[in-house]
Amino acid sequence: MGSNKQLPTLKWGIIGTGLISTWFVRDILLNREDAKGIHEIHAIGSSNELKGNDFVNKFDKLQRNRPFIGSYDEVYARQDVDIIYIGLPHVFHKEQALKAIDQGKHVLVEKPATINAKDFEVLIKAAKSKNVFLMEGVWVRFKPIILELQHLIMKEKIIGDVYRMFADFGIDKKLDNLSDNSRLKNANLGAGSLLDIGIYPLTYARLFLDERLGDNHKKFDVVGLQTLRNNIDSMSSAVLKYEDGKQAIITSTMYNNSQENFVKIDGELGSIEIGGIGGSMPTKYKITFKNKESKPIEKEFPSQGDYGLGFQYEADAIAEDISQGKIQNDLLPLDESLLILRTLDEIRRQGGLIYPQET
Ligand SMILES: NC(=O)C1=CN([C@@H]2O[C@H](COP(=O)(O)OP(=O)(O)OC[C@H]3O[C@@H](n4cnc5c(N)ncnc54)[C@H](OP(=O)(O)O)[C@@H]3O)[C@@H](O)[C@H]2O)C=CC1
Ligand SMILES: O=C1OC[C@@H](O)[C@H](O)[C@H]1O
Repeated sequence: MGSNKQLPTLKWGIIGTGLISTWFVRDILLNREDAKGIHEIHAIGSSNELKGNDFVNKFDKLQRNRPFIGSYDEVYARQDVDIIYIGLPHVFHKEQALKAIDQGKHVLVEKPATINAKDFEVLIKAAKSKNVFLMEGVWVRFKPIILELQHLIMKEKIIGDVYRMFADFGIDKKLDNLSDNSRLKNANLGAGSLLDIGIYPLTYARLFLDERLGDNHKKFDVVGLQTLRNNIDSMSSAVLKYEDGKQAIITSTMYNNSQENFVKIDGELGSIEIGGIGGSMPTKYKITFKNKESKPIEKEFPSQGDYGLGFQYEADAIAEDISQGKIQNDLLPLDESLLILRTLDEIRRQGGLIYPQET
């Protein structure tokens, strides 16, 4: 760890050169006036050197700085890397995160942290024993729009007491056109809607119906249903009922895209709709009131282009945490990720989806 202009600096090693690593790296390399951390990419881990080179060539800054390109293991062993970003299919998260932790590296592992709660318990234990930072990359939890909505709902009570919400994430994945080796289709690679996209509606159900996190959470029951096709859940639906009676209906599908507004929260004074590019990318909200004399409130947050998609916010939060010696983040502590995974496990138990790695 170094420091520049008093901002904490993180030296990243990126594992995997697919879609998410590209989005993440693009955002953390943005030139930003509001940056709370400095992010340097020191190493790229790829199954293939050519892919590593192609990845580097996508980014002007990396073309200039030429990070190390090598195998995943070589990246974990590097002295010039503080933190590893794991952008691999879910089923590889546990093994690769363990290797990184074993080398004393901090780890940001993409969502879902692992395919089940039991595996994440192993990671938590390993990270604590090595005293390194560990977090699941649920970037939506760090976005300004979400933090603002939590404040409006929980602190300002803008729609009074909330009693229920709906959240959907659907993407038309065109399953029939995908190769059998696609991580979105192959159960051996952890395919299925619930773990890939259903995790976001569940996250919204946690963010907007309960102020507490992790082990302190408000208790809830969950009822889940899954439609299984070729050993993966092409659709999943669940209802959460919190002990105070609040309900969340959460759905995911690989057959069609969600409506533009994919979250609706109902309270005693009105409703909030959240929309945007997709279930993981909220960019706007509209608040309407039962009292027709109160004008609706609408707000749109800038996104894409110079603003990026928003991965920089989670990366900055981690830079601040690590500079303060923390090994987990306050907005997404390890026990909250574990709670999410336990809930996903329970929906899968009821829905009947078991991954090959679990048999
Ligand atoms: N936060 C978010 O918004 C998003 C998160 N994700 C998460 O990120 C993870 C990766 O997803 P995504 O980037 O879409 O996946 P991709 O298939 O686009 O990329 C995954 C990368 O993992 C490496 N890899 C290693 N072994 C395999 C294998 N057997 N099959 C496929 N890839 C392999 C490859 O990199 P290489 O060959 O260079 O080693 C590959 O490019 C998932 O866990 C997903 O849930 C995904 C999209 C959005
Ligand atoms: O997290 C995600 O969000 C966007 C989706 O396209 C992707 O499949 C998923 O992993």
